Amino acid sequence: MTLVAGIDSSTQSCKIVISDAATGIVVRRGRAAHPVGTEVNPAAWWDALQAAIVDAGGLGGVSAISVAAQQHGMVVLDADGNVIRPALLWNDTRSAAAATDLISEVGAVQFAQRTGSLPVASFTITKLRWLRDAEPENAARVAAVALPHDWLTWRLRGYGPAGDSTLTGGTLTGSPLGPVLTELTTDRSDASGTGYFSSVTNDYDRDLLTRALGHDAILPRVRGAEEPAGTTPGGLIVGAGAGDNAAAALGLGASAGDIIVSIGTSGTVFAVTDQPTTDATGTVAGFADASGRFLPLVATLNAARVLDSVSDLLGVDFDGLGRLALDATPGADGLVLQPYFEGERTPNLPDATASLFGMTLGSTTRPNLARAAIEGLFCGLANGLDAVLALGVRADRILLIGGAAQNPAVQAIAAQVFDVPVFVPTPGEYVADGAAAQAAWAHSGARPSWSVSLAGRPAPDFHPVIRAQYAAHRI
Ligand SMILES: Nc1ncnc2c1ncn2[C@@H]1O[C@H](COP(=O)(O)OP(=O)(O)O)[C@@H](O)[C@H]1O
Ligand SMILES: O=C(CO)[C@@H](O)[C@H](O)COP(=O)(O)O
Repeated sequence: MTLVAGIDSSTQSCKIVISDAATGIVVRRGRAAHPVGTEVNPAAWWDALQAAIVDAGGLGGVSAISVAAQQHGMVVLDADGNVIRPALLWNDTRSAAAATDLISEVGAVQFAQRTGSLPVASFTITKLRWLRDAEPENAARVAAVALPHDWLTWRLRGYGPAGDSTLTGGTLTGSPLGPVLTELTTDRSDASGTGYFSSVTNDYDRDLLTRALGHDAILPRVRGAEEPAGTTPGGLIVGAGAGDNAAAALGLGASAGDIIVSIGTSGTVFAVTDQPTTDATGTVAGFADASGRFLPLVATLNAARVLDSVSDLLGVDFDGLGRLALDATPGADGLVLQPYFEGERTPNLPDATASLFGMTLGSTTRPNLARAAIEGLFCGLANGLDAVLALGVRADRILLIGGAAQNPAVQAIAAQVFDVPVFVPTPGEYVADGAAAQAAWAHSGARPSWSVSLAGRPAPDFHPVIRAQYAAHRI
């Protein structure tokens, strides 16, 4: 049996699946936690990756590996391959003013035409502008800019700062290859989240990079979906890797009519399309997918962690939160949670805070609060779906994935908020599965066609009142 490994280096953790390349069936899996916070030293991702490999029982028998990861994170390297400062993650909003500055300098329509998207604080380009203005000494040292998956892929291939003995430590063998910055690689899907790449021309926009950072820098070479990035020093094929949402689409085998809704740290709604999209309002990002096509996507900052927060507040676990939510009726008696706990990305309100509306003596109950949390996070994503559909994308069904998707109340309420049939794939790590599919693709040269089974379909139960009352309180 040929085994391939897929990695999801996501916001909260690193997950690895080791799968049969012929069928995609997972034979071993592992995970390790990431530090909390929106600013993280990339070394912590490397350590978690090693720990996840150990947790999965090692890479014995594996022929190829590929890394998918959280998008947009700014990893800046000096000429010796050292990480200059901790990475700013996609959910760090300190570069919101830089986003506004860049858009006013370039023009919204021009920006969208050149890159497919309008940058918000999540995008790498805005973090580089923030670095130029807030930490000019650090900006001046930047020799290369990478994304989380680019940097991990480079490390897996044996590259890293001169003299770093952890390069190939733990589960990976071979000689360190040193700080060869020109060996950094990426793929279209992750490059398209930088804000200085066009998924239509498949080229970097160096004028935008230079405008943001203040000077040019080495950028990772863009590999095709099936193209290996190289090998580990021990000889494992390393796939191109991908942004996490594009990898999920690959793992699910998404096709026309499929809309993926993911409830992880981020909430995302996206589709795979044959044609690129351009949205000069900035709501829908015109990303690339991981198969040579396109990935129109809307992301929110407040998703599964809204449920973490509200279940802590109510003193219940996730099952308890779900039971409470299902005890309340759709619309939660008018209680509306606008869940902007961490600011918000869509709509672009980086400084917003969460608000509860419709509190009366009757509506302010534990069940209504539990339900309002779930309804609120889905209403933001339903607005996102409307924006995706307005670009001409078809929605035949929603595939609900991400850490919170296994919660029965989350599933049931999804079918009450979205007027599109909701399906829940069998519990799995679809981002890591997509990375494993990429590893299999790089290994054999043919895109694998692995089947994905569905665990359930909550009964269609659309309740327009939920979105109507959320819209009434929209700021
Ligand atoms: N049964 C559940 N109900 C609600 N939320 C859950 C449940 N299980 C896990 N989660 C939440 O899902 C999140 C992790 O999801 P995941 O997709 O792995 O996130 P990420 O990819 O951003 O690291 C955590 O915030 C966790 O608390
Ligand atoms: O910013 C985006 C997409 O544009 C996020 O989807 C990140 O890619 C993080 O994903 P999770 O770790 O929450 O799954």
